[in-house]
Amino acid sequence: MVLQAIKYKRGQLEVLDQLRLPHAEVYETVRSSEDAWHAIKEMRTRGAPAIAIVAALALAAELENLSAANKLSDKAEEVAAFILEKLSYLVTSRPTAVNLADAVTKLSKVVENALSEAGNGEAMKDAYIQAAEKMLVDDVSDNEAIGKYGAEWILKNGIVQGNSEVSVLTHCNTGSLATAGYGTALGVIRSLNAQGKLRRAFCTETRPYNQGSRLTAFELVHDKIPATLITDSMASALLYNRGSEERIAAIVVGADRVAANGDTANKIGTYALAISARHHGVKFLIAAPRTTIDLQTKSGKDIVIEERPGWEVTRIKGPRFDGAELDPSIVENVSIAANGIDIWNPSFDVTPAELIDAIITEVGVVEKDESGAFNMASVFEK
Ligand SMILES: CSC[C@H]1O[C@H](OP(=O)(O)O)[C@H](O)[C@@H]1O
Repeated sequence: MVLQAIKYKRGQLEVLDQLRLPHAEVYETVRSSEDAWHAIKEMRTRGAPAIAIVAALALAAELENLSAANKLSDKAEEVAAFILEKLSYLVTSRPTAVNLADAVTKLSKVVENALSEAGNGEAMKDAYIQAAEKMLVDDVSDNEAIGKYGAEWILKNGIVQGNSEVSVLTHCNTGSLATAGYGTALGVIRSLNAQGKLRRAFCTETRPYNQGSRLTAFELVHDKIPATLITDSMASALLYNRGSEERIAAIVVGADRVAANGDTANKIGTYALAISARHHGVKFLIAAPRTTIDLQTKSGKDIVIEERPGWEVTRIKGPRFDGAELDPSIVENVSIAANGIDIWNPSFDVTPAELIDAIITEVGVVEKDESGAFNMASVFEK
């Protein structure tokens, strides 16, 4: 069975509650833009592409259900105003991943363009829903292309080259639980595995939300991919050359926002991995669809980094164990830090382009030019 973070049919959206994974697979119905905003903010659904798609489809379901209840205005301009208001609300749920803002911009343009043609509210609703549903379909095909291009690049350029199997390290969760399906960096790992070229995938636990130990490990076990979980602090020891048999050919991670110069915001801990990769001579790759590339942001210093509540650092995630429901009043109060200590909890960091060897997109791999710079605009010229 294919893992799905998002289940959608016209008028109905469900998201897999990722705060309950890996111990419970619970889908919750998202009936409105407000439901979606809270699910995204509280990270019950997460992952740069997924939050954009959930936001878009939540509004699609809301519109469809208003129409079914005869509560949708019959005036195209009134439905357009409703849609634009909801989109401007949804985009405030999380700031760093550009995919959400990118989707809002594109969907807003669809609405504005439809104004001249849509004769009534129903036509405006349909124009929006078709555009939102297309994002769901496009994301999966984009990820499969990213997987193909990324696997090709690693086999050609990774430390262990040629027909040998390769081992790869990844960070956070960039799989089916972070996208509409297949995944970005985890899509590269899936592609290597499908070709019989993957010796082993290593994933970091990715403190403090533990996307790696709770979500990526869940996906790798589900797909029966040979994989090993490590703590974030073990990554450099893993890269230290333990012999060519086990060497990590490349680190491949996702992205939340790639600036015009290639500086990349991704899950906290990514920058440290890039520094270690450079020190150990291991290739460091970003895997992301073009919806993650933000040409309006010139460099990483302009990227807003989301800071999250301190209790996410001090509390244990995943309070439910196999089959047993722990008493939340017990688990919620379990802390792994001294009471009274101040906490800093940035959800992302920025990896400078100089530490990135290549950026894998659905239209190909971006490498540096002879001046050592990434030309990210090139991916939109294909
Ligand atoms: C393909 S997911 C991209 C990106 O999103 C994740 O962030 P979060 O789990 O906070 O939504 C992580 O940074 C992934 O690399």
